[in-house]
Amino acid sequence: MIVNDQMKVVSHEKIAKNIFELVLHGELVNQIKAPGQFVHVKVGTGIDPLLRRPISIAAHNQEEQSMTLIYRAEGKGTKLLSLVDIGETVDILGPLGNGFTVEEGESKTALLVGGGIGVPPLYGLSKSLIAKGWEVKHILGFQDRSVSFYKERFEELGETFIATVDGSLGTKGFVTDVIQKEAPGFDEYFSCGPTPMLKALQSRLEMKSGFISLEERMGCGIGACFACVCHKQDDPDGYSYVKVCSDGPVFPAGVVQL
Ligand SMILES: Cc1cc2nc3c(=O)[nH]c(=O)nc-3n(C[C@H](O)[C@H](O)[C@H](O)COP(=O)(O)OP(=O)(O)OC[C@H]3O[C@@H](n4cnc5c(N)ncnc54)[C@H](O)[C@@H]3O)c2cc1C
Ligand code: FES
Repeated sequence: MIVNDQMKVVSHEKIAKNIFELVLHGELVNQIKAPGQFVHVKVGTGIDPLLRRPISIAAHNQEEQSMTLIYRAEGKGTKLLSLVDIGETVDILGPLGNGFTVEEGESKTALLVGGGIGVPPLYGLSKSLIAKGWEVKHILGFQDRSVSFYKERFEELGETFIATVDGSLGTKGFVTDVIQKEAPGFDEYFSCGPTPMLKALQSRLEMKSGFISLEERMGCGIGACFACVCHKQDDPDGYSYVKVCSDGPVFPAGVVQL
């Protein structure tokens, strides 16, 4: 069920350049069904900015009713969010969308590939996969070392490779360069990040089964406004589309035109 909760800020820390980790407490957490779901965050107190900001749930703890969001303070809304203090409340709508399906994975290996602000939902996903018996490997891509985060957290869960565009951390280049160089063995892949990264990954891993999570611009977040529509791969007449907010944001690889 989607709820609107005034969630209390438990902690709020800068963890890399312009990257913040926000831990919130509230009953909304009881409704979270799957890793990869997101919430719609109201930033500021008045009507400006009008639109909520979609942010993935990076992790949650149902017993403690807490959830972690990791976001980049970039534009007007996320910069406003970065000013929120411990003890204050944030207006959150969610959980929204369909997350990653996590099946039993005894003796199977998952490759999790994240780019930039697409990395956060993979942290909760990795934990859920491990709980279902999967071995996990991670490839995380960042612009450079200064904006990288959660390297050690992912390393605690499984083998972790980093790629940075300028080579200041890990392999110089993109996540696809790591795949080519390290050739990690795996059964299925799970990915979230910018569209060009997802496109390159999908084409390189064409023969593998996988899931991708899209970060399309959104309006309502609940399937009512059509702001987040994407065409399906198989779309002969131009009318076959999905709404990323309510049909996704997670889709099997190959379903959506990137
Ligand atoms: C399903 C989903 C999950 C996401 N998860 C995360 C996350 O975990 N961490 C994180 O840092 N970011 C995440 N994003 C991207 C995040 O929503 C945008 O970075 C953010 O909305 C930008 O807002 P702003 O106030 O900084 O920028 P502004 O320029 O002020 O935003 C103006 C408008 O454009 C939209 N917008 C701008 N950039 C994006 C973008 N890249 N994607 C979608 N909408 C955008 C804003 O929501 C807003 O409506 C996610 C996006 C989606 C769709
Ligand atoms: S954001 Fe309104 S339909 Fe998806």
